[in-house]
Amino acid sequence: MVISGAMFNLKLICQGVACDRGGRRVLNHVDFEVGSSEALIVQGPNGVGKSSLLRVIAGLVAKAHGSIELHGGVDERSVAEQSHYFGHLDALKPLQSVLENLSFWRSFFEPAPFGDGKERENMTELEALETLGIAHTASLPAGYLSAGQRRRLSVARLLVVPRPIWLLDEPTSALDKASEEVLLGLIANHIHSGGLVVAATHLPLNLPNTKFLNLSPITTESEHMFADRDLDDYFEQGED
Ligand SMILES: Nc1ncnc2c1ncn2[C@@H]1O[C@H](COP(=O)(O)OP(=O)(O)OP(=O)(O)O)[C@@H](O)[C@H]1O
Repeated sequence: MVISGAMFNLKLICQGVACDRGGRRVLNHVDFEVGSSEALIVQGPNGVGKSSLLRVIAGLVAKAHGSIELHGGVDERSVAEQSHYFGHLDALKPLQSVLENLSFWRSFFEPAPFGDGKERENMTELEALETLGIAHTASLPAGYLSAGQRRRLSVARLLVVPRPIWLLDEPTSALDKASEEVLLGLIANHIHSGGLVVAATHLPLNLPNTKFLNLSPITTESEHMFADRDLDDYFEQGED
């Protein structure tokens, strides 16, 4: 494991990133830098590509152009392997208990260092459930949870395995006011303890050390379409 970079600080650098979805260019020329103890808030109208950008960083969608690098991280691991991705879907097995779901994710994710040489303590499954106020659901099948409780269980995944980069897609959706406050507190703690956050949101998030990336719709036809693809290609491609 090689930890590189001056001062052991992390810096996530995106340069000239483009992304195509369903045969159409949805992101072009995206540049940003965000470092340890900072949050980048990605904003823009519906369909502008906020989720796509997070999915590209998380390694779930291929980029068409550009580079995404983490300076100061673990060279042998991809950015995705040093990130937690918190998307729209909850990725829970409905027949397994809440505790079993969380234990699975804890064993599945490998922890990643924060680039400052300090060990991070992870919470136990029960501590994480208590923090999110759903410890009483521990033995219930995850399929019995309400939408907000499922969301809280997804947040618990971020707490049981320390990883420096949190990629958050509309993190407060489906949460009530109290849970939203808890989540914002957890995100703020993550930032204060040297973590790095990239969050896509339509709502103002009261977080420390934020900077903003405003995405604009791609308007010209030449940038929108790549190659001479037609609808048959689109449907054959069977994108995720
Ligand atoms: N799997 C997919 N296949 C084809 N096109 C897709 C796919 N996923 C997203 N798109 C398209 O990519 C564009 C960007 O979508 P994306 O979800 O990234 O936008 P967004 O800014 O997050 O939107 P919102 O604010 O509504 O969540 C949209 O035009 C969408 O239709």
